[in-house]
Amino acid sequence: MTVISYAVEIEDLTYTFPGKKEAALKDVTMQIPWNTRTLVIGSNGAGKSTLLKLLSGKHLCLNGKIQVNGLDPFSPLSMHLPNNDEADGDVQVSTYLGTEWCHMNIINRDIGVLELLESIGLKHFQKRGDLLCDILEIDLEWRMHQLSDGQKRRVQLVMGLLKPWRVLLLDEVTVDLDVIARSRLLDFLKMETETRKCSVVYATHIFDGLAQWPDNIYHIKDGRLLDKLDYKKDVEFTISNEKYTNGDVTFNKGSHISISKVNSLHPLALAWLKRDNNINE
Ligand SMILES: Nc1ncnc2c1ncn2[C@@H]1O[C@H](COP(=O)(O)OP(=O)(O)OP(=O)(O)O)[C@@H](O)[C@H]1O
Repeated sequence: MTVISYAVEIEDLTYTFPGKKEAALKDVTMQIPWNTRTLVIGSNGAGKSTLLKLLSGKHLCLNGKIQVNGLDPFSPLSMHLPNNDEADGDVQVSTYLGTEWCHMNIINRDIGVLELLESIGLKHFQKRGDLLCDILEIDLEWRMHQLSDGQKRRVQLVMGLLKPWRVLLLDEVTVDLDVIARSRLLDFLKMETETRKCSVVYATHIFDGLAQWPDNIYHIKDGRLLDKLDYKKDVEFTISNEKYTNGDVTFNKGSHISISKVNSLHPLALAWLKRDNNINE
């Protein structure tokens, strides 16, 4: 059996959209190990979505090498992994959940949540489906057209995460979630990467609740990778003192970074909403 060393391997990737002069990604090289969570950080237009879409096979890479689970994401082979030695059963190579996916038509139709989930294989992944519905507090009797945006997004996330994947490519799809749902989703993804062979790559602009989450952070600007941090080794949170105000960042020698403790409202919002929802955990 071939051993696939990395969840994702990219070498010298340059990608230019048809009709564009400037490349959206330039000389990108990265290796993402198994059982890790990677954050991709960068401003609007930096190239995060392009990177995730290339990894999911939505765009064809012509310059450079991309492998996801040891396969070219554009190859038909990478659509589905056979159920052979896998302890976790039916697994797909990658799942991409991004902006276009958020706008799927079905979520606004007059259809029951149970019917919708059964139509995409709930019975086949019943245990996983039950866990996801529990985590995201889905009522199977809900009807899609009567739900709030956040409730619709939660159902969508159950749909998107129902089938296990080797690599999850998450392109900020948590904006509509309340802090409890987002925190539980992040915990679920952490648990997944700790308990089976998989990795998560997450591009986001929302940093609340992420202090204990990533293993690696990639910083991307104008299509180039500027920084790569081994989060546990390179980043520390320090107590504020007179010299630093909350949230100050100090770039030390090498790639070591100190961040003075941040006064985030996230824990308070989480506590309030837990109280609102009678959750004692
Ligand atoms: N379909 C497309 N056709 C042509 N150019 C595109 C296309 N999609 C993105 N681009 C360009 O590629 C560059 C990178 O865009 P990308 O969507 O990857 O950025 P991003 O980092 O995900 O930004 P955001 O934080 O706003 O989502 C931008 O300059 C953008 O204008």
